[in-house]
Amino acid sequence: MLRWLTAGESHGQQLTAILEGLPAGVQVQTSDLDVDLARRRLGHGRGARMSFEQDAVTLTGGVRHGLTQGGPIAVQVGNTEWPKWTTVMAADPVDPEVLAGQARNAPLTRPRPGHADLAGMQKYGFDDARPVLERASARETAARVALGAVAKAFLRQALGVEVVSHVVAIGPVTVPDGVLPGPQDNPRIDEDPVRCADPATSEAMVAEVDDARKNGDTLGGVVEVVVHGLPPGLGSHVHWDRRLDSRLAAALMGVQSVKAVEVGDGLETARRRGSVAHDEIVSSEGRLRRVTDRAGGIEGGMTNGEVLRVRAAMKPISTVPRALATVDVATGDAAVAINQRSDACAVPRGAVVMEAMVALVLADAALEKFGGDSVPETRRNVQGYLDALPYK
Ligand SMILES: Cc1cc2nc3c(=O)[nH]c(=O)nc-3n(C[C@H](O)[C@H](O)[C@H](O)COP(=O)(O)O)c2cc1C
Ligand SMILES: C=C(O[C@@H]1CC(C(=O)O)=C[C@@H](OP(=O)(O)O)[C@H]1O)C(=O)O
Repeated sequence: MLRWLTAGESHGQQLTAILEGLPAGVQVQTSDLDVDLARRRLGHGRGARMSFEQDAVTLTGGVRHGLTQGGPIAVQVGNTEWPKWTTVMAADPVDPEVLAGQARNAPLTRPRPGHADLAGMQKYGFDDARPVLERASARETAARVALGAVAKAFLRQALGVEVVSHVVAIGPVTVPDGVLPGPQDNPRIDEDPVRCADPATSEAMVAEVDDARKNGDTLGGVVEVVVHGLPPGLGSHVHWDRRLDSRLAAALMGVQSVKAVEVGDGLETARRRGSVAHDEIVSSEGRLRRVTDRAGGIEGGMTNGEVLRVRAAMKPISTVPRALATVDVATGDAAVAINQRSDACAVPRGAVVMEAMVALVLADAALEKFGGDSVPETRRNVQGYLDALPYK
């Protein structure tokens, strides 16, 4: 079983992440984590912080000389914003007089509709939204992306699996049906300002983001994660919490701002008749194949050996510059919501986070199926299983 945890606040000293259960012998080094962290910082619509903040990543456990050792993998992602926040975010008690002199410490009492502010203040009994937004913030996704890079390295080396992603909608602007990135397409997609695999749609998406920003507004959208090279049989039909689609949906819904998940053609499938909703099976060149991939590579909660496709819909950023109505909870008076610097559209960055979550879930499902304490052992187990498949 693969387990992972993250800790740390948006303006705290660092994020900390642990990944437990990976076999020994995965080749991974700091630069691999840096690549995905850099991808997560890019994308048209990002806020000011993403242009100046670097993610100072350090592998502090579980990796030696570029190879995992079988023990828990520990990662730190230092917040380069930290020097400005050392007093406000200090772990140990700070002299109240010193704190009172810190403008940054003024209580945030005008909760943003759509953010975690008000529900978090109510639940934890805070009179300030600061401790809520510090942990709700998607800064935390940097830690998940660092772990996701390790999971991707495992999937590539042990199973030959590649995880890629693309943005399929920003606001109302949507890519045409049928655009599907190949296993090596991430670098090409990364060159696009909105990580869209369709250049014509990309231009319209950029214009949509610019227009929203100009009007003091924000946008959401949809990303699709596409996984190539999966064997059939990851996940299981036998129990709800072993279904791979259920596990992927939970992982993606666990990303800040995700409000819906679709597997394959998802909602569209519900509008079709059965005769045109499924993927017919043919025998071609001695292999069983589906002629289409409407199911997105999952049937009965298991991979079916086709390309896996899963979509996540992100709501628009709730820190809207043309601030929304709220109540100042300190006075009870009508007010406008907190509005600090913020992303205008985080969908291109979100795609990299979704890749990480999918990679972690798939690495877990692969280890459950194939086990192995070292990468060669997992590889042997995968090969033995494929060789013994009763129908190929
Ligand atoms: C990559 C990424 C970046 C985000 N950036 C911002 C941001 O700059 N400002 C903001 O208000 N929300 C941002 N969000 C969304 C909030 O974190 C999220 O709406 C909030 O935590 C409340 O959770 P919920 O939307 O799931 O209800 C971002 C989300 C992601 C995935
Ligand atoms: C810091 C990151 O994203 C942040 C996510 C976020 C939110 O509310 O989710 C709000 C913003 O933080 P700040 O108000 O400090 O600028 C984003 O910059 C990051 O992704 O690394």
